[in-house]
Parts: sequence; structure tokens; C-alpha cells
Amino acid sequence: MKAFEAVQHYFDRAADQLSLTDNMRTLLMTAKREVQVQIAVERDNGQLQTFIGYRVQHDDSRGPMKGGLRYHHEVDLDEVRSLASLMTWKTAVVNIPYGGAKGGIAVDVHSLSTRERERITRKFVDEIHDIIGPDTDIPAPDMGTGPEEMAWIMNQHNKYHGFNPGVVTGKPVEYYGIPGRGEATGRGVGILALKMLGRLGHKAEKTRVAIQGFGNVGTHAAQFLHESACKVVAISDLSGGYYCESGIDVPAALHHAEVNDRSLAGFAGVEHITNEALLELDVEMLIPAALGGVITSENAPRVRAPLIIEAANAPVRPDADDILTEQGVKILPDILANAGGVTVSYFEWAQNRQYYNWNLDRVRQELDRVLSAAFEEVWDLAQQENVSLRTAAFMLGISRVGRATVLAGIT
Ligand SMILES: NC(=O)c1ccc[n+]([C@@H]2O[C@H](COP(=O)([O-])OP(=O)(O)OC[C@H]3O[C@@H](n4cnc5c(N)ncnc54)[C@H](O)[C@@H]3O)[C@@H](O)[C@H]2O)c1
Repeated sequence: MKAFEAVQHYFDRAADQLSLTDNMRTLLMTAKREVQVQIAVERDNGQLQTFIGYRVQHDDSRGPMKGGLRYHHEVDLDEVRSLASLMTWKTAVVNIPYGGAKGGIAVDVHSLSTRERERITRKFVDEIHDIIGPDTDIPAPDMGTGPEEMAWIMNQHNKYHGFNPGVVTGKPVEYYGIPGRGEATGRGVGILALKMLGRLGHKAEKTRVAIQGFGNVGTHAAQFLHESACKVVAISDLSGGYYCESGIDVPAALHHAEVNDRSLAGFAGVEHITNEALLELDVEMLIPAALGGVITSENAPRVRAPLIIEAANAPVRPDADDILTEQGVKILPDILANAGGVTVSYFEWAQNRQYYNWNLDRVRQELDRVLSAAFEEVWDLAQQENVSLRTAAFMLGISRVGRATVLAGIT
């Protein structure tokens, strides 16, 4: 099943529950605009290379479209289209005034120098500057991009349209960014994981956690849960998995990654396991925070964690989702679990538009408020309708977008 089909599958399940008409389903799932552009740049060695860039603007009925920009060699239109629609439901679930979009460039970032990344980013903006903007479509970081790219995007866009830092979020804090944006997604995962534990009557101190992926999201989730008394027993990254029954020394792991180019390779005093084995550990909570599609119908029957928090986008394939649900596994879906990042992006945009700087305490407090409210709504809806948390989250998102679409009038 391709990425967009998977989103369509979850959408349809919620749409059935909401008794949406076929016409409304088509309207809500069809992207407003899909753009593919040529990005021709000169490499450092003087050779010309052409990359393909995408921006899919899925829906703007609730506000300007919002979504990250991914630099990865596997980026294609199907993936960007699916992630753009997920952003529409995500912003609606947490009830921030945005629609959904996503973009990407098919490129292996590790093969690029800093100057090459800058040239590619600025060239991409040259191609799409007319369709992005603080009131239309606001990009942000995703896999393979970060604050540096966002600063270049703002600077390049502003050359065409005048000074306006709100055109992009996830900027460096010293360059119109907001404190707490870097930690936001992982911290949000942690906040929501604790909410789930509370609702399920589990104590943090008795919760063993396995986290796949030790990048932006995985590190901050690990730190938050460790500081909240959970026992993080396994972590992993591209170099493999690291397990310790009595609990990983999370501050030591964070330090190790920090001084080793963000890699856990060589992290000592722990048992080495594979990334696949990590998913099947005997733990109370599993947090996939790396790639999509890692839990499949093949390994789902061996997943022992009764609780999965989807920090990554789409880590559980639809057929695996059915198996896990049948096994009684509770899954907090990506469109809620990893919404902390876009929520703090919204605060950054608000800060930029107000010209009034927020401090970290305010950011954390507001993040907690927004995510907690969304969690309660999704949880209550799931109970009322006797559906999974994923279907409830989709129902909440779809009904908000549908309502705005109808109120705007379709003529
Ligand atoms: N960063 C955000 O704000 C944000 C927001 C929403 C969703 N997400 C999603 O969260 C996930 C992680 O994003 P991130 O920003 O932390 O990315 P990142 O690039 O900072 O980190 C990714 C981590 O995953 C590891 N990894 C890569 N391939 C792996 C593999 N095959 N097996 C195990 N580990 C592997 C990497 O080594 C790294 O530790 C992605 O799915 C992303 O779409 C991120």
C-alpha cells in the first residue's frame, strides 16, 4: 500500500463513521494544488545537477496551509501528497488555525555541502515564492532540514516580497525563531504519553519505554520521559539498538550523541540489539520515532508493548494497525502524538506577526494546554463512538475541516 492510500484508508474509516457523502470525501481528500519544480544548481565541483522539488497544498479552509519541507532521496509526489493531507487533519485535531501542506526535494542531503544545500534551498524558493507566504502557505523543517534551511527560506522569500519572518517557522532562535521549537515534537510526545498512562491507570515509575530513533524527536521524548520517572530501557538509531534492563542512562546517551555527530555508535555499557528487535521488546510503551512503515503485518503479531505512541509519521501500516488493535494494543496516532512541533510553529508565527517575543516558560505552558485539550477531545470521542484513538482523531480533524468548508460555502 502506498503512502497516500494508507491515509485514504484511515480517512475512509473515519468518514464512514461520520456518514460523509462520496462527494464530500472527494472534496476533502483532493489537494488544492500540487506543484513540481525543477531545481537546477551548480555543485561545488562545477557540474550541473537537476533535482525535483514538490509542494502540495492540501487544504486551507481553516487557515494558511502549513507543513514541513523534507530533503530525502526517497521523496516523491505520493509521499508528499500523503503527508500534506496528514497535516490538514493534524492542525485540525489540535485546533490551530491552519490548513495542511507539505514539500520536499528528492536529494540525498548527506551528499551535499552546506553551500550546496543553501543553493538548492534558495533555488527552490525562487521557484515557489509566489505560492508560499505568511497568509497562504508556511513551510517548516522536516526530515533532512532544520533551522539553517528555514533562515535561507525566509531571507530568499523576503527578497521578492519584503521583510516578513512569518513566511516560515522553525527558524534559528536568534533569527526570528522561538525558544522551545527544537524540543517541541519530542516534548509533545512525552506530554501525551503521560496523559495516556494516566488514562490507562499506569504509573510512570512502572513504565518501561523503548524508543526507535534518536534524532530530534527521539532525543527530546527520551529526555522528557526519563525526567518524568519512566524507565527508558531501549533506544536506537541508524547504528543499531541499545538495551539496558535496569534503564538506559539517558543523559549519558544524549551527551554521547551530542559529541559524536548525533550518532549512538560506540555507546557503551549496554546490550546491543537490532532496530527490528527493539520493536518487539517486553516493554509497557513503544515509541517509533524514526521512519514510517516500520510496524507491518509481519512483525505486528510479535509486538509486546500494550501501548504505542506514534512519534514518527505513519510508523504503523494499516494492516498492522488492524492486527494490533485486535491484540488490544492502544495506539496514540501520529496526527495527535507528533503535533507538538506544528503547535509551537504556530506560536512562532504568532510571535512573528505580533513582534512580541515569547519565552520558553510561556511556550511550554501553551504547548501543554493545546495538546492536553486535544488529547481529552480525542479520548472522549473514542469512548463515545467506541472507536480507536486513530479513528477518533481523524473524525475530529475531518469534521472540523468539513464544517469550515461548508461554512465558507461551496459554489
Ligand atoms: N522533527 C519534527 O518536528 C517532527 C514533527 C512531526 C513528525 N516528525 C517525524 O518524526 C520522525 C523523526 O523525525 P526527526 O525530526 O527526529 O528526524 P531526525 O532526522 O532528527 O532523526 C531521525 C532518527 O532516526 C534514525 N533512523 C533513521 N533511519 C533509521 C532506521 N532505519 N532505523 C532506526 N533508526 C533510524 C536516525 O539515525 C535518527 O536518529 C520522522 O518520521 C518525522 O517525519 C518529526
